[in-house]
Amino acid sequence: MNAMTPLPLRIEPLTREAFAPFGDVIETAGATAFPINAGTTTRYHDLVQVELAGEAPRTLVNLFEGKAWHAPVEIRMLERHPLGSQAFYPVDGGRMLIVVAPPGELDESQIRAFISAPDQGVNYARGTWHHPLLCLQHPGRFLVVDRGGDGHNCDEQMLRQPLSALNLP
Ligand SMILES: NC(=O)N[C@@H](O)C(=O)O
Ligand code: NI
Repeated sequence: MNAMTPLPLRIEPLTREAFAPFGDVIETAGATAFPINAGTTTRYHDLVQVELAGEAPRTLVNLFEGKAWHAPVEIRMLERHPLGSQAFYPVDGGRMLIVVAPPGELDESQIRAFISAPDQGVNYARGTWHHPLLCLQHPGRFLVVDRGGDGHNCDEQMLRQPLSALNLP
């Protein structure tokens, strides 16, 4: 267990531009959209880059039901999926605290945190370091699309310097 005193985590609002180094934001704003089904439906098209690599990869569609996290939230580890992307979208308007770092060797100085709006989800690009689901209200139910198949697809790493979100916006 890391005994160092956690440093405060600066939390930013989630935007496509700010999140670009880590993956995609799933939202209707700014999306390619067009009417389908004789105009009875709008299609928000091709929102994320799904990445599937390694042996016998397949797409998994899952539902996660998370317990709510409350401040102060301590971040002591991150994980990554080297063989595929992972997308989370709230099916009940639940917000997420999203803590990420760029793919590659974990550089703790590059860790960033975002808070999602009720109508936003994220898709972590393959290899993006992230904290496992941090949902901020209960129930926290999310549609999750990620990679199944053979091989090891989850690396976890403890932080040398833990972080803490003392308050959640
Ligand atoms: N373990 C699992 O399926 N979920 C994590 O990868 C996560 O990011 O929540
Ligand atoms: Ni994950």
